[in-house]
Amino acid sequence: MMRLLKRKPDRNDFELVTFGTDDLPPYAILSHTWTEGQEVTYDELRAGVGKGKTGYAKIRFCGERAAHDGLQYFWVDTCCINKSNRGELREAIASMFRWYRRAAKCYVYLSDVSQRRREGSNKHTASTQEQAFRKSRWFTRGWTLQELLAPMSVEFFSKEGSRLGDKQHLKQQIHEITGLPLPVLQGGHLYQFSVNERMSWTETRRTTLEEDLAYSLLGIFDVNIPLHYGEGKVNAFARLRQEIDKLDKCIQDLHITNPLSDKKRIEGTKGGLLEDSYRWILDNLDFQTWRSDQQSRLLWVKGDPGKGKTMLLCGIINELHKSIAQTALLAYFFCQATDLRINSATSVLRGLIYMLVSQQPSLISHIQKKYDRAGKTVFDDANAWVALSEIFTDIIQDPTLSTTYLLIDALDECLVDLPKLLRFISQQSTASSRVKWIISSRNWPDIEDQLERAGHKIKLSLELNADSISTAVSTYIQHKVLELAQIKKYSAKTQTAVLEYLSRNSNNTFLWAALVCQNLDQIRPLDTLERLNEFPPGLDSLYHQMLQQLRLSYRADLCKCILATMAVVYRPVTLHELKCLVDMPDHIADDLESVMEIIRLCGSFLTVRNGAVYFVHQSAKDFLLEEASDEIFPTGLAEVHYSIMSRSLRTLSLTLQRDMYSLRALGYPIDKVKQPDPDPLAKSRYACVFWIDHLSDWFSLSCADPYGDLQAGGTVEVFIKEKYLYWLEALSLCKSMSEGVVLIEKLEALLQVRADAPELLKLIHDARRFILYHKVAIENNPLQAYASTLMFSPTRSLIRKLFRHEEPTWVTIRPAIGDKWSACLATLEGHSDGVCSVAFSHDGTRLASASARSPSHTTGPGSHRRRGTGRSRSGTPAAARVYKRYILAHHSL
Ligand SMILES: Nc1ncnc2c1ncn2[C@@H]1O[C@H](COP(=O)(O)OP(=O)(O)OP(=O)(O)O)[C@@H](O)[C@H]1O
Repeated sequence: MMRLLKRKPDRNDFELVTFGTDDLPPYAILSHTWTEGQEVTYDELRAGVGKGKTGYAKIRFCGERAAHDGLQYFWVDTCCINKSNRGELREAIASMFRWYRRAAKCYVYLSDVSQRRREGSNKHTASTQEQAFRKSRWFTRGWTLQELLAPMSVEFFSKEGSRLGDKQHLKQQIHEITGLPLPVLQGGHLYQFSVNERMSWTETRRTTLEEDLAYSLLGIFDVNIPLHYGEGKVNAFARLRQEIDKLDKCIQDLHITNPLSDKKRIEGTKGGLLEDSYRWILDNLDFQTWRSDQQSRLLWVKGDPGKGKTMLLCGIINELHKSIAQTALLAYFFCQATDLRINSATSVLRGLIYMLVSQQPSLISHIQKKYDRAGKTVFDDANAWVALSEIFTDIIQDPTLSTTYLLIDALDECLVDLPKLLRFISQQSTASSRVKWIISSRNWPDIEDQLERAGHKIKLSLELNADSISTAVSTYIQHKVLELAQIKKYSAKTQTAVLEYLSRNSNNTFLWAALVCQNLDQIRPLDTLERLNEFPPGLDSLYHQMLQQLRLSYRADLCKCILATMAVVYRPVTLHELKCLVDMPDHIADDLESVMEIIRLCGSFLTVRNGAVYFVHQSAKDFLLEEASDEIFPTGLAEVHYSIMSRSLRTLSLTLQRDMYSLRALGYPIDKVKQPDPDPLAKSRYACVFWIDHLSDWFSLSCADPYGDLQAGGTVEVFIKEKYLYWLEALSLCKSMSEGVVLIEKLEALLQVRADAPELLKLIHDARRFILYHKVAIENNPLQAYASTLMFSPTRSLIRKLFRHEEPTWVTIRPAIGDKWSACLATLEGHSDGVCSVAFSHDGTRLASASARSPSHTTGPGSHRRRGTGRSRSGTPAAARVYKRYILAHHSL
């Protein structure tokens, strides 16, 4: 609810009109400092009294100014809030920032800056007026900080109502007066400034009530705390800080990737974004309809590989960013098949929610209930999709959400649960008229079928916009050729020939042109003309040619080995990791520059950015896996998985040891751990998290274990026996304990099916019980892997016996622990009320439990939540949850 002022028809009086948040008309808002006893209150305005107060002149000024700007309504804090109603006052303080943000105009009335005196006397020059402006009390008050920052349009007026300028034009003076950074005065998003920086903005400001200094920051941090006047400034700031820290922790846990950084990285790896090659979209009719028509909610950009979809979306993001400033929210996500972190439906939702919450932290309220109960697992356990889609749906329905733009690039690269995601987008894109979507993908019939169901959508096919794309590609080629000509010092003849060749053969495909330019960069100018024809039209033909070049290299075998490894790893690897995964001569592996050199020899298939190796494009990887697989994987894909697995184990065996980060204290918390430089785990991070996945893929692709790795005395047994606890510590340092649980389960399942090694199976089974039981302790304090875990494990635990030498010797009285693991494998949490019903599914793989009250989240591993599938005894709907493949009691030990 917001109460606005409106001039009565006789123009000398005002009336108050109440509006709901959703139907607010455009309005102006006043910012000023209060004068004791001179402000017009809510009751006075309603009674039509107080017209002789100076505060009334301010109301009149604001009304006239609003009318001058074509605004019928305006808001003044003195009389639009009924302060005698404490509930309303609380609500108003919580909404104040948003009200200023939504105002079409904010008028700052400076009662201590006068113009009249200057006009009446020659002594008052412009500089004295500027001095008065600089000294104005308005800049020293606490609440006026948000009144300066929240609105888009802030105009300053003198006591007489003369306009002095606006925030944009006066930014340099305001910066000097307040110390506020220029970017924030130019509309930069508040979340881009650190907590401490934002806190420092109030250092020179004052409020009448000391607690208000903290409360006036609620909007700046977009958090809410109950107002306790009388608690004192220190307590108010402490509570504010606590709330901010809580919010920060939740956002940190939500973080899986920062799409903002992904965008910068993608633009960088693709050679920088060229504005002239995407601006055609701004004149495109489909795009314009999507932007302007309220009913058009979903724009689907589709096109073949390398047609420029990703870069186009980067450009659209930039343009939206410029035009919406802070009036709307903008969240995006770039799916990348080559990176496990960002190729699933849950990571897309996580990334979008992360961006939305970072921009409007109050949206965290939709996460908080689930998060408070289950912590980080809410975002990454087996129920993550259910939880995240519920959170997302709630966010989209939030009444405080302004216009929101959501962009998802490369849906075809979402490898996990794409159908779920498409269904979700189809539903959600019709759910709110305030939310607009852009998605992009290749021309895949499956995606087309799924999106058919979405209403209010527009398809934008790059192939059907051939003219625009052709011009955009031409511009791109001209730019690239000019760049090449300057670097390589081409003659005019060569430059023209290159330009002509690229223009004739690109077939409107950016990527083809980009790759040829990259290759030309490696060729001497002298040879360029003769060798131009080596680059055939068509992407696949070009890749064949690049492979042909690579065959001629002295290091062809090593290059192929690197390409094979890169094609099967589950995420891009760093140079440090790569040299441990690939068998290369020591003199190369020991020198990062040499490794880079070898990567350069891999044609233009790979690129290196910030120390990590990437495929230049998904189509390059597809080519190696499909067209060139016989050559790149001569002994089959399985062998590459095997090689990565065995090299990973070798690296881990050499690098893992107790206390790799020199934490010393057994209780050292993971939140305080800082990665040392150099990082002892730099080369083994990938190996740590993925060796079992490669082992598993090796087995699923081949039918035997010819090397005996999974047999008694094989590499796996040796590793577990010698390094298990160090591996757990490393998993904790890599923040991957949850993955560790899944990995060890995977290993046990593999052994049950594929190996004939009962003793090894017992060991792995024990290792699984160990990690399940102690996961939380090790996850929070890495060195607990050697303390509580060992002491609180059963005396006959195989892991405990193997690592007895690591137990703390100073504990003289040890807890009495049984000799076997207890029947309780793990505790499933989540119900908020007593569980009244439990049932196994017929095939014994699922367990359903129900309670009378709705659970907010399930934490059990492999659990899956469904709503309303049961009834409580009283006949009212019960909350039920289903635990998948979960065994509660275990009797084999
Ligand atoms: N506006 C642009 N500015 C600079 N480079 C561009 C631009 N558009 C395309 N390119 C170049 O073309 C290449 C291919 O573009 P992009 O990756 O956007 O294609 P895509 O359609 O997303 O491909 P795919 O769907 O196969 O992933 C980029 O790597 C880049 O080198």
